[in-house]
Amino acid sequence: MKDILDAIQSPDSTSADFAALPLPESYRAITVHKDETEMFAGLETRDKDPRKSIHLDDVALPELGPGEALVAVMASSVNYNSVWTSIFEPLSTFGFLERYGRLSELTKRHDLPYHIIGSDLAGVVLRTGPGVNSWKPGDEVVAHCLSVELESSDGHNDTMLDPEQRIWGFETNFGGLAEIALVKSNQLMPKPGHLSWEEAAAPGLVNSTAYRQLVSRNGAGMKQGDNVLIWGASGGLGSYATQFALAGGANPICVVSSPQKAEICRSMGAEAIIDRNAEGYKFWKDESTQDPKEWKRFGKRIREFTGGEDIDIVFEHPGRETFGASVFVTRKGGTITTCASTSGYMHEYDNRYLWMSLKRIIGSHFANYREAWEANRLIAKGKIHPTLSKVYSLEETGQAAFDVHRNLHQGKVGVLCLAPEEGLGVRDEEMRAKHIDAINRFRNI
Ligand SMILES: C/C=C/C(=O)SCCNC(=O)CCNC(=O)[C@H](O)C(C)(C)COP(=O)(O)OP(=O)(O)OC[C@H]1O[C@@H](n2cnc3c(N)ncnc32)[C@H](O)[C@@H]1OP(=O)(O)O
Ligand SMILES: NC(=O)C1=CN([C@@H]2O[C@H](COP(=O)(O)OP(=O)(O)OC[C@H]3O[C@@H](n4cnc5c(N)ncnc54)[C@H](OP(=O)(O)O)[C@@H]3O)[C@@H](O)[C@H]2O)C=CC1
Repeated sequence: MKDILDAIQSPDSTSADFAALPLPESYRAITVHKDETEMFAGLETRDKDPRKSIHLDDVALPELGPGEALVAVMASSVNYNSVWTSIFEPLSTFGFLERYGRLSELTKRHDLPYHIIGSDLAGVVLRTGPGVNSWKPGDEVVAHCLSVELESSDGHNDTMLDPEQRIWGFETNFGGLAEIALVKSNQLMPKPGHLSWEEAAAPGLVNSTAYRQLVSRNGAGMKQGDNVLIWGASGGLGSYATQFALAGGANPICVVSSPQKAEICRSMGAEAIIDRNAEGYKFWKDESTQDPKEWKRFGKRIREFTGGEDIDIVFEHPGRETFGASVFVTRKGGTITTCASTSGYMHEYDNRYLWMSLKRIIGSHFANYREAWEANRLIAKGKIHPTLSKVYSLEETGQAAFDVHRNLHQGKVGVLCLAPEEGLGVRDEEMRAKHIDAINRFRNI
């Protein structure tokens, strides 16, 4: 591994040098174990501790197949899907690996007693499999997390609709929280040159998801002037949704849970900010009864910010806790777009407000190939910036996932894999200098 790192850090290394490097038989990777999926049985979700289920193991290097690439991972990031994996909710991800393993001789590799997790990476291509022409050893890349087989016409217009659509590092093995990762080569995209490894690894999953959910015509198709209600506006998804709203001329109404998070949103340029904690919204009277008076109080607060207008688009992901309020505060003809249910997936809302006011609910999930590429392009052009707050070592990944599970973090949490320290990998200092304040906005808060 040392030779690989030396080659990455030497400005003189050529593609031929990388191609000639011997690959190790094993590497260090963050895993969960199949024989531990019941370890949290009987505990409340909140009490399931990723630090107990997440391991750092030596694992065997997988065989490289056609259309694939092995990438030396310099940095990765923690996504909430790794939290779900580590607490084995809503189900164990080993079921996904077993199902994928049944697909073909080649996919059998994924069905292992350990799951190497992680759905983001920034690093350097080490090897490409047969049929890969666009990428070569030595290329500096990031990877998006859409894995598709593309054998069915169902996915040919929109790759997210492929019946064999999977999230790499969640529904496949050999993910990015590791020293080496296995990806399909069409997951690869150029690493933005003005960012360090850990900064480049931060946006991928959440930026692409927010792009489809909010901007793309497959999602809400946001336009200039739209009032966009953004839950968790300084979190992983929300910190990108807020940037998209501001960059696209919309009017974000940011919901957060502390003055510190409100300040982050303000520093991004948002003006309408609701601290849900300080204002004490209680959308549920008890476990099974919502309180429409609280929906109304919330809606009135939004109207104070908008001069009486209601919401064009709700950017939803908290789910059960907020969904009733989200449907209520949406304007006639408006859109609720949802990609998750962090607080519970059995939603309840008053359907009269949906049908009588001709509102729409749109389900959205990650992003298709093109959307992921466009989202990365916006990062590379300095239109949207990483929201990296804290960076952990690979050994500390359990703690990083714990922070995200307990909502102790801001924006995105990074993980150094092969990179020995932060700040390496920047190739375009001039562009970096132009955007340095925005790049550092979330750091160390
Ligand atoms: C990018 C980052 C993203 C995120 O972070 S997202 C957040 C994390 N992700 C999650 O929390 C999602 C985790 N996944 C799941 O919970 C499950 O993955 C799903 C609920 C999405 C799906 O459940 P499943 O059991 O895997 O699949 P089924 O489609 O329900 O299949 C079960 C059986 O039901 C049959 N079936 C499906 N649709 C129909 C239908 N319309 N009519 C009749 N049967 C149907 C199937 O065929 C199959 O059957 P047979 O078991 O015999 O093979
Ligand atoms: N389908 C897809 O493609 C994707 C789905 N996801 C899913 O989306 C969800 C959020 O992911 P991500 O943004 O990365 O996570 P983060 O934890 O980084 O951010 C979520 C934010 O939501 C807010 N929040 C959490 N719980 C509640 C609640 N009960 N009510 C109101 N607000 C709440 C918090 O902000 P605050 O406390 O400041 O209000 C929190 O910071 C996860 O469930 C994840 O699995 C993520 C990416 C892609």
